[in-house]
Amino acid sequence: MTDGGRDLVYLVTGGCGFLGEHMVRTLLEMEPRLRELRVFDLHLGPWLEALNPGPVQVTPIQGDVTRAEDVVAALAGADVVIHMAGLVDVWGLNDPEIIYRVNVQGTQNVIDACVQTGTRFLVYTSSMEALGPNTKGHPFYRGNEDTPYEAIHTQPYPRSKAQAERLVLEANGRKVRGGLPLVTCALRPTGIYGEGHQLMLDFYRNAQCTGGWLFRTIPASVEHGRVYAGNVAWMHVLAARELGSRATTMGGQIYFCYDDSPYKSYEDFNLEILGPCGIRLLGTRPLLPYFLLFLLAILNAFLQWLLRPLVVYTALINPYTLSLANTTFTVHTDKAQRHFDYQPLYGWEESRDRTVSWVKTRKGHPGPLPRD
Ligand SMILES: NC(=O)c1ccc[n+]([C@@H]2O[C@H](COP(=O)([O-])OP(=O)(O)OC[C@H]3O[C@@H](n4cnc5c(N)ncnc54)[C@H](O)[C@@H]3O)[C@@H](O)[C@H]2O)c1
Ligand SMILES: CC(C)[C@@H](O)CC[C@@H](C)[C@H]1CC[C@H]2[C@@H]3[C@H](O)C=C4C[C@@H](O)CC[C@]4(C)[C@H]3CC[C@]12C
Repeated sequence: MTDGGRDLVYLVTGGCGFLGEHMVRTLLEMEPRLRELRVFDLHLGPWLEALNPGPVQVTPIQGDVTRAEDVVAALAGADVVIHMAGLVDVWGLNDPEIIYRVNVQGTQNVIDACVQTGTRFLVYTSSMEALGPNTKGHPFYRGNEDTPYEAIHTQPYPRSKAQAERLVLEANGRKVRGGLPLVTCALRPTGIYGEGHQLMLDFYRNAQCTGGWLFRTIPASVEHGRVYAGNVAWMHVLAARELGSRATTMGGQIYFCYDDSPYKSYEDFNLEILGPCGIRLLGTRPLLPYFLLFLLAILNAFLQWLLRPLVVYTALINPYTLSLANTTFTVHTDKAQRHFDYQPLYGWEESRDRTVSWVKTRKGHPGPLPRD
């Protein structure tokens, strides 16, 4: 150990995204062995500049995970890589080939760079969607990492997350430069919320345009797993910290991300955040019958197809998001606690209050804001 115990170099890919910013800030606050934190992203955030000078050297690296040379250069000399970079797209914004290139090929590039440079520890941010909901709409009710479930994907995003996750788990044990084994694991967050969650802000602003009302479109009985970004980041810190000493237990494993956030429908959960911001949810049951919502979803998909040569038209409701929103998918597990002593860093009330405070600071501001 050098410099008061600070001798580790971490790389976070996608470090300027919604989850990535929580990851960077949590590492700086909670990882005492950190000497250098490399933040790798296609788009670097201005907030990074304020992190230097400090006890940890923060190194912004503008790069593209689809370019192998960028990843090798960023990884050279790093001890740990937390791979979060990806295209989160269930709205058809990106061509499926682009999603594959970033999410799958980009992950392969990270693995190959670990082997080439000798970086031994890789934590991958997968997703609940690597498992489901599947195309048959089978519910996953408070399941865990061992619950049998038929993972069937046709959509580009969930398929890419499943493929990338498999690459990471299969890479566990590969020899890296220097002859020691690569140790990998994959963390599967459910729907993440927290400061910087643009979609929550979109719901807030949509409601402001309709007099403070959101209209229920999903039955309250459909549970959707949600987890606070700060707790997801904290689970990554602990997984990265313990991979070395617990390689036999953790290597090649998947872990759902969980905390004490309540089991609710997607819309009822959002109301936990938006209610204190003055928003109300109209209806105890969906205000429109499912078949009308499905017709709207089909219409949106048709318009996207029709307009694609001219403009990328996207809408919140498409056949996939409507199906996803209407399929119960919640987790109940303690595997991360059993394997590497994970406990949520933030309780439910604090997770909620931190998110509510953030939404309120965005009150009245037009359009997306750079997060400070
Ligand atoms: N948001 C959620 O609810 C959720 C849930 C489960 C898993 N995840 C996973 O967490 C990770 C982060 O998601 P997020 O919600 O923060 O998304 P985000 O879009 O806010 O962040 C993704 C980051 O990756 C970067 N990136 C994209 N393409 C890149 C490339 N080619 N090279 C380098 N960087 C690139 C983006 O610039 C962005 O900063 C993703 O892997 C996602 O699949 C997200
Ligand atoms: C208009 C209604 C139908 C409205 O309630 C639609 C909600 C819809 C936009 C969200 C419902 C479920 C969300 C997804 C889920 O939380 C899990 C995800 C996996 C993660 O890796 C990325 C985000 C997401 C796909 C998330 C996206 C928004 C929803 C589809």
